[in-house]
Formats: sequence, structure tokens, C-alpha cells
Amino acid sequence: MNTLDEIEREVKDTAHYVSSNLANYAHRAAGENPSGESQVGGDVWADDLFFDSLSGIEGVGGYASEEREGIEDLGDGYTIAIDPLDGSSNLASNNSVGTIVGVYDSELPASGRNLVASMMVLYGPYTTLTVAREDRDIVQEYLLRDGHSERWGTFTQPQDPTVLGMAGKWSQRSEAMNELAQEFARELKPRYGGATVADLAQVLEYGGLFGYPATNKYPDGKLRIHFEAGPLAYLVEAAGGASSDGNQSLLDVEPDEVHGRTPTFLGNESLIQRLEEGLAE
Ligand SMILES: O=P(O)(O)OC[C@H]1O[C@](O)(COP(=O)(O)O)[C@@H](O)[C@@H]1O
Ligand SMILES: [Mg+2]
Ligand SMILES: [Mg+2]
Repeated sequence: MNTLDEIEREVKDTAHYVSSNLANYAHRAAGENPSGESQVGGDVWADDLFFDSLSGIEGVGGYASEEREGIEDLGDGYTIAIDPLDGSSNLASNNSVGTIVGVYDSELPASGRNLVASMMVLYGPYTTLTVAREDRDIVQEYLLRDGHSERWGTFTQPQDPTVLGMAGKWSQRSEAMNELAQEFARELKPRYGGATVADLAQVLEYGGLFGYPATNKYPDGKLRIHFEAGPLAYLVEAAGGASSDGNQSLLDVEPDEVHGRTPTFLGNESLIQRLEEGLAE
């Protein structure tokens, strides 16, 4: 097995375990993460599980997590950047959550051009793992069930966009952003779920746009470039979709810190292009 196979294997095994134990963490609070946001118990628990399983792989040289301040130095090899539980505020209300794993062929900070693989687990009505890798030309989805994984399908960005998942309060977004959101909402079905993984999954399945723009509360956007925006951009671009920070592909964003944030847009190329044009006016 090569290192990417081993990482995929460990992510599958750990995700299986996470999916069957999430209920234990529905209402457990924890502390604060390095971005200053409150953690739920599930964030810390999932981070420990993924660290234990991924740090044992010989070809993994570093482990960075949304839930840890620094980067764990594990020697030579790929750097993992992980959001162990994405959308964790959805846990209490029993809505979907996810896990995002970016595999970088460099130390961090690094742009998404250094990604060699991206994996996204969706803990929904059933649990799936979606994988894009530099050594594969398809984006593969697996079903994780009863300790087994089976090939479930592949993703190619659908041509006809249908859904819109746009985060942020109207009162906290720019006028230009609100105009675009309104224009898109006339053409697409607004459906925002509050976990980026789930909101991207519907965009990959039905076509459309996901956005977490800059807001008054989060002037640089809310999503973290290494842990969320970059790896998900790698996935959607591998499927034939597009990504943007409002101005350029998210893969071209050069972060200057490990926990840096960025406005994030993922989806059909035609919509991303209109968005960039609209924001530039
Ligand atoms: O509650 P909001 O502002 O809509 O934020 C939801 C967004 O924040 C996130 O939950 C951030 O992820 P974490 O739960 O990993 O911190 C995204 O998945 C989601 O898009
Ligand atoms: Mg997240
Ligand atoms: Mg998280």
C-alpha cells in the first residue's frame, strides 16, 4: 500500500467508528479552538481519533488540525490538515456533519496547489467518503457501512445548477454580495444546511453553488483555508467544478498562517464566473 492508500484506509476505519458514536457527543461542550470558536466535545474526540490513526502512518510527516494550535511534527512525509468534525454545531439538532482531510505534499502554510489528495466524509442518513487524489482521474464516492466500504459512485459536476447554499446574515454581508445572492436565489433552490461538507455534497449531486462570503462578523470569511476551503476546492475542481475566494481559485490562495480564513465559493464554473464578475464591479 502506498501512503495515500494507507491514509484512505485509516480515514475509512476512523469514520466508521465516528459515525456510530456521534450521538454520545450530541450535547457535550468543550473549550475553545485556536480560531477562538467554542468547541463541542465531539470536535476534540474526533480530533484525537483521527490523530491516533493517521499519525501512525510512516509516510505522514505532520498533522495540523482545526482543533490544535500547532502542527504535530511526525518526521518526513505528507502533512495532513484536518477538520475532524465539520459543522459540529449541527450535532445537537441531529443535522449532518462531516470530516475534511487535506493531504499536502509540503509543510504548512501552503497553497492548495500543494494538495495531493482530499477526502470528505459525510455523516448523513448514511455515511459516505468522497476522495480525490492526484494519482486518480475520478472523484470516487464510497459507502461506509457495517465496517465495510463499497464503491458507491463517482462525482462529475452536473451541468445544470439547481441548489444554492449561501451562508451569512443579509445584514452582515456586502451590498454586492446580497445582490448576487438575490439573483442566484431567483434561479436556484436556496438550501443551506450549516455544514460545508453537506452543503458541498448537494452541489456535487445536483449542481449549484455553495458560499460562505466575508461578513461583518468574519471579515475574511469563516472557513479555514488549510482545513476546509482548500481541500474542498481540490475536490470540486477534480470533479469538474470551480472554486473561488471571490477573485481567484481557492487553490491559488497563499495563506500566511495555519489557521487563516478565506471567503469560500464552490460549485458550477458558470456560477463562480458570474460571482467573480459581480464582486469585481
Ligand atoms: O453557523 P454558520 O455561521 O452558518 O456557520 C456554519 C459554517 O461553519 C462551519 O460549521 C465551520 O466548521 P466547524 O464546525 O468545523 O467549525 C462550516 O461547516 C459551516 O459552513
Ligand atoms: Mg468546518
Ligand atoms: Mg470542525
